[in-house]
Amino acid sequence: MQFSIPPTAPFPALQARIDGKTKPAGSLGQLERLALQIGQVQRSLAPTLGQAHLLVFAGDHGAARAGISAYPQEVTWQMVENFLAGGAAINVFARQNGLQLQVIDAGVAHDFGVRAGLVDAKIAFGTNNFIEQAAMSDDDCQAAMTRGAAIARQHADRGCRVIAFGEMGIGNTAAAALLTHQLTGTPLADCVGRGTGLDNAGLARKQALLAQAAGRAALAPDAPALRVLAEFGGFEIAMMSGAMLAAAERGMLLLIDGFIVTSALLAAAAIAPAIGDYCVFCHRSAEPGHQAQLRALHGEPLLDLGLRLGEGTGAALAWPLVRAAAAFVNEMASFASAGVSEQR
Ligand SMILES: O=C(O)c1ccc[n+]([C@@H]2O[C@H](COP(=O)([O-])O)[C@@H](O)[C@H]2O)c1
Ligand SMILES: Cc1cc2nc[nH]c2cc1C
Repeated sequence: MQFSIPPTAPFPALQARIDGKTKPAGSLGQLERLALQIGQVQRSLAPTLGQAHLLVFAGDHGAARAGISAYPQEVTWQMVENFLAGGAAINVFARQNGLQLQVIDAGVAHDFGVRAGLVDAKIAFGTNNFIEQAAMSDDDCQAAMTRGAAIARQHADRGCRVIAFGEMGIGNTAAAALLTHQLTGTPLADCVGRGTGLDNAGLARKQALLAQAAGRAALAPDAPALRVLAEFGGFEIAMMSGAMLAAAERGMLLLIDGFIVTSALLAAAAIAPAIGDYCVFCHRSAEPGHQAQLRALHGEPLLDLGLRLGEGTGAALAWPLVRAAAAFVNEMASFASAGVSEQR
């Protein structure tokens, strides 16, 4: 799969515009870096964000049946129903902050039938158990990525400039841990966490099972991203990777949520390293492996609220900050226009 994603170019004119606003130089801190990034992505001195779309990709994991989560697998489809009914945290935050929500069945182990508000992109009814065999075939992985790319391109064609990524899938912190271990070289133990809330015994069991999965797959350190995704990924993760690559290729800004979304980004970054230039790291997840991911991607999260929910909640909560960054560039007076004296 080929994606053309150039690194964003330096933009001294925009930096000058930011520096010319009526504030001590650098005093808007991380918002200034974000404003510059948005302008670089859009190659514009006056960036416009418009309506952001939040895509929540859902999928099931065969390994969930081996006891790697505090919750049973059926919570995945039950939460998808909750999304469709408007009652989940992400529905609340998306409504509150004006993001348009789309739920995508990438591979939930449940037959939803034809449903208003649910995109049927199902590759299969959940993945294989990666403790025993590859989670999916390379063909299915490719199909998931291709479908994700098509979804992102559809949004670009309709004028969307910002895509936020969210996910739902019981067991997917285990998949994300294996992806992070393989794609960053971080020791597996530092990538595995409690997910939805395992106790100490549950965490020890998850560690042991994931060590078994990593040993079974025995991937070379430089294994291609598609192979890594096929071994350990979920359909929702592979679909996000494809969507991210296509979104960046089309010059969109990508709002990155927590641990699982960032694992999809790691795979995307292995394919097209410049994708990081297009990404806003919305929050620091409480899942410990997120630290290794952020280090590998040089991500500087906007929020640090101890969230570990997923669904895109961190992205939805950070969206007003992203809008604020673009707004100050467009709306703040400059020293010259306001007649305010500049630094001595
Ligand atoms: O986004 C995160 O950082 C995050 C951290 C921990 C858990 N989650 C959510 O919890 C689910 C996965 O947890 P688990 O324990 O079933 O692997 C999945 O639906 C994720 O959306 C999400
Ligand atoms: C209830 C519940 C909601 C979620 N949302 C994302 N992951 C989740 C996991 C559980 C268990």
